[in-house]
Amino acid sequence: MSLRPARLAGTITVPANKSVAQRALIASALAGERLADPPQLRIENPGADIVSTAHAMADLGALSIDVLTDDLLVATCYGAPETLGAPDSPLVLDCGNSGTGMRLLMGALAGLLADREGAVTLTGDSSLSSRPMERVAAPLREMGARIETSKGTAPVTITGPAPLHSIDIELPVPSAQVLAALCFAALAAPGTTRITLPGPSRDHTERFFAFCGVDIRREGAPQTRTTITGPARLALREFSVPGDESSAAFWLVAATIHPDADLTLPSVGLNPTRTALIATLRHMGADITVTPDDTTGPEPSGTIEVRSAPLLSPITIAGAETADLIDELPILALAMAGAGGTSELRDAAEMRVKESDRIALTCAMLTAAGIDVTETPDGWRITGSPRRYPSADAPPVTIRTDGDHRIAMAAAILTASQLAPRAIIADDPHCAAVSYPGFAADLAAVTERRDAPQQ
Ligand SMILES: O=C(O)C1=C[C@@H](OP(=O)(O)O)[C@@H](O)[C@H](O)C1
Ligand SMILES: C=C(OP(=O)(O)O)C(=O)O
Repeated sequence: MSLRPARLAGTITVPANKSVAQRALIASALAGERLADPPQLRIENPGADIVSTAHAMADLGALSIDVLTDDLLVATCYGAPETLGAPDSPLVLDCGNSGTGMRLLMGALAGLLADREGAVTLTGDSSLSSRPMERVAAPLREMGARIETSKGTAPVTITGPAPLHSIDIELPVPSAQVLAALCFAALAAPGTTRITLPGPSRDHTERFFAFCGVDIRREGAPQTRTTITGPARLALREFSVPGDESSAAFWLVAATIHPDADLTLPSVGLNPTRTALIATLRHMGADITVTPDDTTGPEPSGTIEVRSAPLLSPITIAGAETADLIDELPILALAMAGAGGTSELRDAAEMRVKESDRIALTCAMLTAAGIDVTETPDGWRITGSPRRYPSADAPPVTIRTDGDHRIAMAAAILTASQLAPRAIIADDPHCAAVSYPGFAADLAAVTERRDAPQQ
């Protein structure tokens, strides 16, 4: 395969939405005890984070994994068993690399251990073990939970019994993960819990809980308030998990900046709290068409078509916009680099506490490619150019990913899009599997060789 294809064309089915799939898997523990008629959850193209969370839920005893292949995960959801470890010998669940898995499980376990004796410890890989967990633990403690972190990070232990009560809380960070954790806990907290966020965040929790019959509402914008009344039980229902908007993002940017591209992405999630990248790219001049599907589940989906856009305008992303684009910012940096003029990202310091310091690594990647970028404490400034390099004159350079899937995929797209005069090689391309196991195969499949010079 050419790393620098002359054309990108074809159809790509992106992996399952990992926010939605992990919420549904974790909900399997909260649907009541040992369900008589257990529902099945079917997840097509599960990434490694989804699989980690499925294994954690199986180890908890809440579900069985009936099918697990590269293309399909089928789980039967039974509800959590009565016994969940013991205070002197906690059950240990490994969340792998998944921040969503660990944080949402903290809330779900606080709910499960509200009225039972037991203890569960959540662990993760080295990246996850360096990420902040007090942002979830502290508000859960305010609800009555007994949670210990290790100096603010994993391992995290939740101990019961610790009865919960409803709260009215304003969170300092617009985090959908913290919001979701508190919503899971609120199911076990009698009364009305109100959670106010300083800005927008993805609303998968509200959609999924409402789909499962829970009284939950979100109001306001850009500051949002979610209200949920407990005690409540999730009535699990079968539904199809759409493709992940953040995985589709790589192809949206790739086709937009590549000089000759035409890609079709069927069954991608179109949740309005996740489509900011489409709006942003269109604002820059991208050629994107969206055709919605007929859907009945909690999440809308549709087919996205995207073609090359010869001239892109620069853009500034700041304030509340950063939360709507939080996982897409490393790949959006490439669109900024391909636009004629200076683009800016501000107010995105949150990127520094993801799987890696994504501000530092994105800037290092662009610098290695010869792109004019300045790192700032909460973002970057990029002076882009519409120039493309169909052949690579400069020698390839390897960049650091720190095991971050989104940096590894951005590096491959940076090379494939002809944005730089050299190939940029991720030091660990396989970490893409965290969210997108088939990424390299999909890139190969849409690559047309023609007479493209090989690199
Ligand atoms: O709720 C979710 O599923 C997620 C929320 C975001 O994290 P924060 O809530 O920490 O911003 C996002 O970065 C993550 O990939 C998934
Ligand atoms: C930040 C991410 O995921 P998580 O927080 O679930 O590890 C991501 O997928 O970009």
